[in-house]
Amino acid sequence: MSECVAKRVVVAGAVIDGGRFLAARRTAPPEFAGRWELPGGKVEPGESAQEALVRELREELGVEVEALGRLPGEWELKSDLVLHAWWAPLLKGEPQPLQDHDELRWLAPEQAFDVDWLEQDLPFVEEVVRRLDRTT
Ligand SMILES: Nc1nc2c([nH]c(=O)n2[C@H]2C[C@H](O)[C@@H](COP(=O)(O)OP(=O)(O)OP(=O)(O)O)O2)c(=O)[nH]1
Repeated sequence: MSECVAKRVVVAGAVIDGGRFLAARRTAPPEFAGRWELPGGKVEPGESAQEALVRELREELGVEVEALGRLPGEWELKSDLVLHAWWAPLLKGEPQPLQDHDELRWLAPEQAFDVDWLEQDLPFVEEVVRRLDRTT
């Protein structure tokens, strides 16, 4: 009999401002430190994905975003964790690396692959570039 385990969602945000999107360099865990990601974190029990993303980006970057829509696809991180990503226009604030990151970078579409992304983020980054290319 196969076991059915509920997966916990990690929600990551493509923070968008002025035709660019934000990349964040992780400080932990050791296997991810120094690699770049779309910032975010785990959805807590009782929280929607949108609420979790808004909370995580407020805590980690000190900004307000709108979680506008999910990007297609999902990536299984471990047996019990799955990565989703959202299109998240910046509403207020200038992102600061307050928690979990030591560097942030705004990337124009043509700079999107200048940083060393976690592999699992690449399909989402490609989708973000496609969307920015269509709108700029
Ligand atoms: N935030 C984020 N996490 C990612 C991405 N890609 C990826 O593999 N991960 C992994 C790293 C972590 O194992 C997990 C997210 O954990 P996290 O440490 O950011 O979550 P959190 O802020 O809620 O932390 P905690 O409750 O465990 O302290 O997902 C991504 O693009 N963004």
